[in-house]
Amino acid sequence: MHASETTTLRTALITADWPGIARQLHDNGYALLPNLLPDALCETLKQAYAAPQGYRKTVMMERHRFGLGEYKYFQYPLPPALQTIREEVYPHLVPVANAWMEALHLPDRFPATLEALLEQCRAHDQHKPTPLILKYGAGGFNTLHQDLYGEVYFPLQTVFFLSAPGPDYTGGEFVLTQQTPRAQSKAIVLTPGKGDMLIFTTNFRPVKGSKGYYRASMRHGVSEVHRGERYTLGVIFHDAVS
Ligand SMILES: O=C(O)CCC(=O)C(=O)O
Ligand SMILES: [Fe+2]
Repeated sequence: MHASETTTLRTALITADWPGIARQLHDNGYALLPNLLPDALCETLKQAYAAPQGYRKTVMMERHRFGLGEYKYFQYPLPPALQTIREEVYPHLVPVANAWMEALHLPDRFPATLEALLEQCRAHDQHKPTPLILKYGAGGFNTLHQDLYGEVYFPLQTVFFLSAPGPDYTGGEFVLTQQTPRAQSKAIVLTPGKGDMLIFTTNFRPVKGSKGYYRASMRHGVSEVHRGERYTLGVIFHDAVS
């Protein structure tokens, strides 16, 4: 990974429209930022998938009934681009996360820096890095889930799309479901482009009703890939017990 790619990425993250992103997150529970990863970085990350080093764990999804496909968790120290994403994105999401806790009358508040969040994770035996790269072929899919890895969890996470819908794969839409009390689930289906960053709700968010805010539970997954190969990079902020 070239230092210049990481610098380009850092600049893009610093200059992103964070007030606009916060508004999207409050309104919809997700925000899409087009064209954030340079093409060369997408290619480097995909090429590195086959490398034997750099990862702490490989998961074959069908073995756990998570879907069909596989993913690898990165090990510490993270590749510079991933460390940059975690450090630069997290502080902008803290005010949103804390406003959500307040709206729902929950006592949890999240610290201002990633390092402080990771310190809280370590105090709860969550030492393992959670950023991961996922690979799906034809027929691949990811069942609806929430990425909670221990007692400490941050309510927002990001995913970067490393493949181009159309040329690289068809199907494989990103699916978010929102379940509100006493109602069926609403599905949100997204087809981000290569290099796009999606920020979305990990577990629940406040939705305004007639009597104040109520808790909407959210899950995410991937619909079946019809053709080609689809890679994504998931950057979760809290660390894992295992
Ligand atoms: O492949 C995807 O789009 C979803 C990946 C995912 O579940 C995640 O990043 O947490
Ligand atoms: Fe996930």
